[in-house]
Amino acid sequence: MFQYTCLNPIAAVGLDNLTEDYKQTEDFAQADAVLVRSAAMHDMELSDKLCAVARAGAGVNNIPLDKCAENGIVVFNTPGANANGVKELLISGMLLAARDIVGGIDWVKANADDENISKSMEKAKKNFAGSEIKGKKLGVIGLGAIGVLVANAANRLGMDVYGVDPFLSVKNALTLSRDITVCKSYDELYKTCDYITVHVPYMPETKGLLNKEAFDQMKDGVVVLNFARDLLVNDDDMKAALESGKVAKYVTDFPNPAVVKMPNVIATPHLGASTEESEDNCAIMAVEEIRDFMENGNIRNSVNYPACDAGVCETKGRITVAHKNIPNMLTQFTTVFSSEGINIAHMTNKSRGDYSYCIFDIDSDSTEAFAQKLSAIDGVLKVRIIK
Ligand SMILES: NC(=O)c1ccc[n+]([C@@H]2O[C@H](COP(=O)([O-])OP(=O)(O)OC[C@H]3O[C@@H](n4cnc5c(N)ncnc54)[C@H](O)[C@@H]3O)[C@@H](O)[C@H]2O)c1
Ligand SMILES: O=C(O)CC[C@@H](O)C(=O)O
Repeated sequence: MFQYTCLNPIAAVGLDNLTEDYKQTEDFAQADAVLVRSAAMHDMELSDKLCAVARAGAGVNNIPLDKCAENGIVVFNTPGANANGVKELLISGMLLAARDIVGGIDWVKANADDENISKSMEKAKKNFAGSEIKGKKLGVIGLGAIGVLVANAANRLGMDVYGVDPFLSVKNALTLSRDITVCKSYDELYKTCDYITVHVPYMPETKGLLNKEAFDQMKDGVVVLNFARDLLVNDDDMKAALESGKVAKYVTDFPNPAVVKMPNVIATPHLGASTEESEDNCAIMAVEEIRDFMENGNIRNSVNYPACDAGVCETKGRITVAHKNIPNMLTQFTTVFSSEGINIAHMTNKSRGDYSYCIFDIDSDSTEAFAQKLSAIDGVLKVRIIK
């Protein structure tokens, strides 16, 4: 029996895939697995019992990845599962910036009692006129799951699209329309584009990516869109750029107390992934990841441990070991196995940065005593008996 807890509402269509082997608990300390969306986990105390955290979404800046890794807790996310939801909102963000749709809607509401509204609106509408996005140049920073969808959709709407991603994956490069220009540098994109949208993860390296230096290189009157995370944009520099007109509009899904008071801001309350389809996709994928990990020890889509898949165990026992990626660990593990007279039928070991993960399929039953021997080895972070 596994216990799990949800730190945010998770779509039922995903939770329904948890079998009777899973019991929901409200007590975080009792959970073997956690399902989370945007809840802040940095200050939470992690119990020894906790094995897995699945983020039903893409961004993992609300989760202490290193602290989890150091405690042998595997953190997963759901790559691409909400990308279409964000893409659609982003396209609407460009349209809201291009034309004063919100101003027009507000005008209609304010004139709801006007008997002659059908006539008066024909005079008023000039105040809300705008431009079209067709033929304009869009710059996409970060060509991942969302960036690629945005780039291809904008291209189909007749925009001239540029992208930049120093870590562009082969899979994403192959999905990108051939009409899109992949820039070698940010500068090339900044100086060319009328609309610039950012789709990179928030990390120390990307903090304040859009700052004065970046704005200075952009065209006057550029529209900046941020549907990724607020701290990717330097607020003080954005305020100055909006006030000077360098940035004509800032469209963001991440308002904060400073941003909401700036001129020419169009803000939505973190709605990118708030669609039925995205919520369902994320929940289904997160639950699949948790189940494969809890039941088979396999790791798919982790953000702090290597991918490691040994399928379903067909031998008598399976033990997994999360450990530091340091020399001599495997020798110590196999010494323990041989001293106990246990035959390893199959072994998978994968490393990622400072951490490694092993799946041992053995020809004997796994025992607690044996797991404890492995746990006692220096550098071992968590041992689990799967079977
Ligand atoms: N508004 C929302 O509700 C919402 C929903 C989903 C995701 N997001 C945010 O969007 C981000 C991107 O999501 P995704 O699903 O496309 O993730 P992803 O991992 O598929 O793509 C991120 C891309 O950014 C690239 N990248 C990393 N650092 C970069 C840099 N310095 N410059 C340029 N490119 C860089 C990576 O190579 C990758 O291709 C998430 O991390 C999250 O913060 C927001
Ligand atoms: O869970 C959400 O509503 C937002 C998710 C989004 O910010 C993400 O990074 O995937």
